[in-house]
Amino acid sequence: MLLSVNGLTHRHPGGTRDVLRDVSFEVARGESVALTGESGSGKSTLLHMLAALDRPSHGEIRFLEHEITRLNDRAASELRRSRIALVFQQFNLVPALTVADNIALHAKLGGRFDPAWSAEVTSRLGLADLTARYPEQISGGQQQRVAIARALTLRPDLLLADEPTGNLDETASAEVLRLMLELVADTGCALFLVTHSAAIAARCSRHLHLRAGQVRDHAP
Ligand SMILES: Nc1ncnc2c1ncn2[C@@H]1O[C@H](COP(=O)(O)OP(=O)(O)OP(=O)(O)O)[C@@H](O)[C@H]1O
Repeated sequence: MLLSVNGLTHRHPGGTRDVLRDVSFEVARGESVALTGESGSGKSTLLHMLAALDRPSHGEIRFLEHEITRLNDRAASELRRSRIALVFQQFNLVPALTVADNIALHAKLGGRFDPAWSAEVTSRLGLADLTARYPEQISGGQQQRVAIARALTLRPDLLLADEPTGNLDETASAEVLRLMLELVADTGCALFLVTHSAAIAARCSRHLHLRAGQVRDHAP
């Protein structure tokens, strides 16, 4: 199994309730999983745990041969440069780097940069004419596509995305989702994405719903 989450419980420091309560699920290679849930239900909290950006109060997250909850910060960031790609609502682009260099950044840091693949992703995301610009010289939707291109260029084993198409119109959003699903099919990675969109959830192979701190398979 690519990812196994076991008995995850989390209360934020200073919080008065468990945001996640004994959450367990597994994700196999080739799966695309949509996570839905009301605002404040804990979707981003769960995503942060899967990205090893935060540690749960209790429970285990196994990814490949790693027990994610026990990694130190250095090992966790190493994993995010090589095996786990993130597309978060804050795009975290580097202002001093061009679009091309932003797209290549993580793959280069992780020693996994493939120029031909990067060029293909760049062109399929409609960014080929923008590669020499800097983040401040492109629109919010274009910045979002750069963040997605950077993640896809890494060819991760696990692609974690938080509302990845939130700033895009319907056509661009459908294209981005298609690319992500293609990456899953072509490379055998897994996609785990948080969304409020029923249309996006319907195109994923699995739909999990977070409610009252617990994750359940969403009945179609
Ligand atoms: N660092 C923190 N410290 C304390 N409480 C937090 C922290 N981060 C989130 N919370 C609380 O935990 C709960 C879950 O938040 P989270 O951001 O995971 O929800 P979400 O489902 O992603 O919401 P949305 O759809 O609005 O983005 C909320 O009640 C939130 O206020």
